[in-house]
Amino acid sequence: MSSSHYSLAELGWHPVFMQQLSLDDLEQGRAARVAAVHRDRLIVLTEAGEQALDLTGQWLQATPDERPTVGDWLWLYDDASRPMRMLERQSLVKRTASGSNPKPQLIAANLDTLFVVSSCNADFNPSRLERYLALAFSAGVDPVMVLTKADRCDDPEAYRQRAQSIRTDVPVVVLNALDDGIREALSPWLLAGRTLAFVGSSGVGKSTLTNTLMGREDQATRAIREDDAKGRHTTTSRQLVRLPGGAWVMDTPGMRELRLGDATEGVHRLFDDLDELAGQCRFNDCHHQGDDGCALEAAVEAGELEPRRLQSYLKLLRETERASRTAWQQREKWKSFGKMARRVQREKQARSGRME
Ligand SMILES: Nc1nc2c(ncn2[C@@H]2O[C@H](COP(=O)(O)OP(=O)(O)OP(=O)(O)O)[C@@H](O)[C@H]2O)c(=O)[nH]1
Ligand SMILES: [Zn+2]
Repeated sequence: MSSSHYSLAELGWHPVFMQQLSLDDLEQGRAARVAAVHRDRLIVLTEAGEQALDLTGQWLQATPDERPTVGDWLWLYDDASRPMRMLERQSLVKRTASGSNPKPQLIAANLDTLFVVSSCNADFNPSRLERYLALAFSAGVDPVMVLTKADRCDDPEAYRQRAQSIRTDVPVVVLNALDDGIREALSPWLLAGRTLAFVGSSGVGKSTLTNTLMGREDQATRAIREDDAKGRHTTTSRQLVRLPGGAWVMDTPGMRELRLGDATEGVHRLFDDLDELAGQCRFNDCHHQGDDGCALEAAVEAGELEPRRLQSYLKLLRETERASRTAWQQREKWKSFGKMARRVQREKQARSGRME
């Protein structure tokens, strides 16, 4: 266990969390931030240092959404018999249920920045960037677009402009992930206590960015990932990594495999201009595909709307709506599974009670 001590501000505490606490809470407890989750055991960071906590009682019965995940803030009472509380999250990245797996997976809570990473080469794809931006919006995290491999590209500026045209209010940073200069380029989002994560396709440079910010060699991450694959006990540093300047990088395993999921809200926010325009279509139930009086298609005709954006909007909406239907069905399935599990537990307890 590390012996480092950090103040609450250094751990990423936001004053807004105070609003969830009473005077009584403040006098009788203290804050702890979840740095790692291993099944029913949490590793938390407090002002007094690192500590392990076992989840018991109500926490074992909680739905996946209510269970603490990396980045969560807990309130621990001095009276150990008083159950801890989880403070309401400012943001939450989760992987939605898929296929036969009814269990949504929480990836990270209370992130300040999601770096959406692509590179100035064949990986660059505006629709893929849009997908990640929608995901960030629906998770409640501010996105920043990072385009790597500028050093291998003839015209990085052209890539910057294409990325910026997706959303003018989301910052775009073009860089060489191997260059120490990225600390300066990303400094607005690396302030002490800020929490961030990198998402993007395989090979775009997410590990390289973390390594350069950490000032370490590529080799180190490779070793860590081999350990993870074998399911060995992981330490705090693997899930919540502190950068030399004091920002925290979330590197939870699921972060690399994020899918759009039921981010319908995020898609609407990303395409708010198209939503507004759709309000001017002649028919309320316009499909924007050859319908009479479609305002979106008229805008494309008039050269005011990029056809690619309209296609992406319609595609992402179809995708998220399908996912949110599935997520709803999975939630129902999970709820009835939870009921069954609780009944089995009660029966078990009753039986062991009789045996005593
Ligand atoms: N020249 C150059 N090479 C880069 C840059 N960013 C990443 N690379 C190289 O691209 C390769 C892939 O980078 P990674 O950092 O492993 O990519 P990743 O996104 O972590 O990939 P996954 O772990 O598969 O998700 C490595 O060989 C890096 O050295 C860059 O900006 N410039
Ligand atoms: Zn229309």
